[in-house]
Amino acid sequence: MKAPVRVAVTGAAGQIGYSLLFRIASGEMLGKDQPVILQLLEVPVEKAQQALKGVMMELEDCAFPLLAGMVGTDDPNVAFKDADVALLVGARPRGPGMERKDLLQENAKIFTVQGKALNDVASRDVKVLVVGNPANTNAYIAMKSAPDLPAKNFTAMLRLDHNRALSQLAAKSGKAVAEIENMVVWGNHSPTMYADYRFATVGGESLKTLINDEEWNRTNFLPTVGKRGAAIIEARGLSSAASAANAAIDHIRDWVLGTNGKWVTMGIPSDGSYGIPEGVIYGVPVTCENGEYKRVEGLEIDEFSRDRMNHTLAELEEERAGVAHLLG
Ligand SMILES: NC(=O)c1ccc[n+]([C@@H]2O[C@H](COP(=O)([O-])OP(=O)(O)OC[C@H]3O[C@@H](n4cnc5c(N)ncnc54)[C@H](O)[C@@H]3O)[C@@H](O)[C@H]2O)c1
Ligand SMILES: O=C(O)C[C@H](O)C(=O)O
Repeated sequence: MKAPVRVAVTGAAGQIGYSLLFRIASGEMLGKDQPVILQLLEVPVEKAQQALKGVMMELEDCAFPLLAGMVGTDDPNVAFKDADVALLVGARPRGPGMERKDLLQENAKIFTVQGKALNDVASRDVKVLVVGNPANTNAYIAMKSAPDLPAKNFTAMLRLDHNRALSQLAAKSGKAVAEIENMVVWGNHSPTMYADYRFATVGGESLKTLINDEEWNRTNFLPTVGKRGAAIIEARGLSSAASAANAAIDHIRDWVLGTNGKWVTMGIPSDGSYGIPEGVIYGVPVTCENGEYKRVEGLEIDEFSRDRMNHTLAELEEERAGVAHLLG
């Protein structure tokens, strides 16, 4: 039996939490042989704490063989204590007519507090995934608030965009999602993101050549993927939850267990490559092996792509400037 891994989840009584926790406890994130201890954080508000208790009762009632322990708390220092994985989900979601960056002033403070707590009490190897919006800038805030942890431990979720793009490409090309390799979503988790299938292949053949429809790329594919979150809010009256939880599981599973050479998209601190200033949390293609992600390097960036990549970067820089006062 392996030693249990400590997984902290914030916003554990929220919509995404409800889709996420049961799958983590059943082994879908870290493997069917990996026991987990769930360390669940909610706000210090009676209603939220009660709801969290209810979720924990349900987790108990599943009698998951891999669930080796559970803690429910309103204190980040308890939730993040020795955490090996931290899923920062807890934050306000947007409603109809809002952009994710409209949440920035309200949500940003959460990530200074939680970054500091991670810095103080989490495992030095903690793998942090920020889901709460605006995810890239919140991850940046958490990273900057945790100077004693390696910056590379902090990531933002672009995987939902990656998965959305894969499904759109599969439908357009008539190929299976599983056949599509080498797809990437560059930049910010916002409508400015740039879903790029110039390098994508199906059975070794170029997907771009197969689709051969640049008009569709620009007027249909890019806006559909970029505005999918808003389309879900419009349809459901609530922001995506099960697909977001699924993407979070994909992100951490791949980071921990590896991708076998397959590209996936992660928002990670830039190393300065691709013209992205160092430290900006930006979606890039990575492969994962032995618990580490590795940026796919040396991809050619054409003029259209450079334009799109600069556009999403400009938005990230604007968001970063908007929270500079929180970071001292
Ligand atoms: N990156 C992505 O792809 C992606 C996808 C979907 C949703 N999101 C974002 O995820 C976040 C959560 O969405 P949801 O639908 O679960 O929202 P929700 O309102 O259903 O749940 C959020 C929960 O977080 C809790 N919370 C708030 N502040 C907290 C704090 N400081 N510490 C701990 N818990 C806290 C709330 O009490 C609530 O229970 C939103 O910001 C949403 O926009 C991101
Ligand atoms: O769009 C939102 O506000 C929620 C989430 O970021 C999404 O992409 O579905």
